[in-house]
Amino acid sequence: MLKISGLVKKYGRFTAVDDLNLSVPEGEIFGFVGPNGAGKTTTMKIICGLMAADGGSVFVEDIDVVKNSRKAKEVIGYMPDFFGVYDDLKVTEYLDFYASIYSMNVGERKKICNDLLELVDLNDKRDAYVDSLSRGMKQRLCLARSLVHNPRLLVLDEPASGMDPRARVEMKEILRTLREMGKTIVISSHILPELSELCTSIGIIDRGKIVISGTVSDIMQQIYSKKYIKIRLSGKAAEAQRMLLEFPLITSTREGEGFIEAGFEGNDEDMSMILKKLVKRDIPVISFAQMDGNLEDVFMRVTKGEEAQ
Ligand SMILES: Nc1ncnc2c1ncn2[C@@H]1O[C@H](COP(=O)(O)OP(=O)(O)OP(=O)(O)O)[C@@H](O)[C@H]1O
Repeated sequence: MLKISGLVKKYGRFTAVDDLNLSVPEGEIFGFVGPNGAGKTTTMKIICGLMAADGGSVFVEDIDVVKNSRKAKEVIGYMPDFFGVYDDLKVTEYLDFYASIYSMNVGERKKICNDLLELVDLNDKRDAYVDSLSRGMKQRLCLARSLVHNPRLLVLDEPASGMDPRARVEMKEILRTLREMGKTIVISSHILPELSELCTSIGIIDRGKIVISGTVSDIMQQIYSKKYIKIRLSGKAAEAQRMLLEFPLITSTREGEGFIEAGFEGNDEDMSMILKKLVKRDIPVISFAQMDGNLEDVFMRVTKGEEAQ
């Protein structure tokens, strides 16, 4: 559905998107995750034909977005990361205005607006002024706006930013419904847990490059092809680290707050032997377990960005 190859975007001498490659099959909810300033918005604007690239190609289905952005816009729905101000417009007027851009007749516009308000659960707010809506409602209205022309690919830039937990859950439910309706969705966030349970696949972007991508389990496997043991301790961390490194099966150690993480190349029996020896030497072990790993850990390992909440 979406194929990006060698994408480059520069702002002056600063390279915001740096030879980025990405492929999103039809029907996926693809999570585009990265710290602030990683290049998500820039990439999304280029996908939607709203910004020119300095190199590379973007295809949506068989449409070359770089050469034919007009045609691409017919199949893409874009939700920006800001809403704007709409004084004196009611919810239905707002949606109708966007529908009118797509040269539909009054009857078609009315039907699509009703269907969309139903979908994003804003039926009871149809006569409210847009500026009086809560942030979560505005975001849902903005999502509805991106759907007026029934696009097959949805590109959503941080659709849940600034929402409270309930509003986030509601947004996720709507996105799942849209997937069931056959839409392919690309959604960005700098908050990983928000995406990991919703998305079918994920790409982590850092400094303009995709550092890792695939299904959540693929990513875990790539990162955790090496095993790690997490040892929580109530003291003697330095001694424990020294001791661990005496075992040839321990390949590395890293000290965190109240724990040590050790790279390990053995089996269950080896693990049990190491634990026994630690305890025998009076290392105060609270827990000792192979790490399951979660996406948050992966994110912290592969990005070096300024911020990763
Ligand atoms: N118009 C611009 N002029 C100059 N630099 C820009 C411009 N737009 C973005 N940048 C820079 O390009 C980099 C990527 O920005 P972008 O907005 O694409 O990142 P992002 O991943 O969406 O970040 P965030 O999560 O903070 O929205 C940042 O360093 C940003 O400061």
